[in-house]
Amino acid sequence: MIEVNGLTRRFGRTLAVDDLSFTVSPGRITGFLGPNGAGKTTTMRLLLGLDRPTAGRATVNGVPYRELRRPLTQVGALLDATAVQGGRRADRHLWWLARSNGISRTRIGGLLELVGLGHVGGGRVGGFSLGMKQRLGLAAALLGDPEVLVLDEPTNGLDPEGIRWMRGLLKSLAAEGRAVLVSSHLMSEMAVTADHLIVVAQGRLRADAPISELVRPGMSLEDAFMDVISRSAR
Ligand SMILES: Nc1ncnc2c1ncn2[C@@H]1O[C@H](COP(=O)(O)OP(=O)(O)OP(=O)(O)O)[C@@H](O)[C@H]1O
Repeated sequence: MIEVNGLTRRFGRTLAVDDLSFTVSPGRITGFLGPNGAGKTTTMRLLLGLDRPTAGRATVNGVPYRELRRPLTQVGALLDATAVQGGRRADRHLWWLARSNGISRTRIGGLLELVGLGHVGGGRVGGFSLGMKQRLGLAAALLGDPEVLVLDEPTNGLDPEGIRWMRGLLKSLAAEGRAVLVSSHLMSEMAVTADHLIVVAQGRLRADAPISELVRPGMSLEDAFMDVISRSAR
């Protein structure tokens, strides 16, 4: 479970995350939505100990990320799929990650198959498309078999078949009891993927509700999103 309490991050005059509180529960996909610059990536970075909050706190299974023992076995993250050394082979990338985190390397082959990269595991990442890098990033996130997943725009660069595949995989990971937090700008995709939605704008929480509550009959998620955002701008 992820718990965010009064989380705040200021960059100079910009309040990127403003007193944000929410919970990401196990067994469901929580969509993290907001316009450009709303503070989604900053929130995820704070959650993953990649940045320090100005105030407040974020925990994974009750513990701040930086204090987790063997963090990759508790939370898997995909923030920037392109941040992999291009000269490295995909399988070696996972091998290195496993080794440096004390994780068994026996899962690597199966994970490459799971994300559809079984046939190119020995290929250099520099030659991969963005969609292939996203798939590799997901394999890396799953390496430690974590209970919590934090994924920033994981469908970015995937083709329609890939987006559908990702949806199925995230659903099965949530059905196994994992807490899945996933940001996206693709409203139609979120509408069929997420169980619960957290909407932020200008760093502040604007909605935190099951998707069935936010999207009323006859309405699209895009309509509901625009409604929440325009109400919060008033
Ligand atoms: N390192 C930084 N230094 C200064 N300002 C920053 C930094 N990181 C983020 N910001 C600012 O914080 C705000 C929130 O940015 P963030 O990237 O978290 O938004 P986002 O919701 O992920 O946006 P997008 O949907 O466009 O990816 C923006 O105004 C951004 O310019």
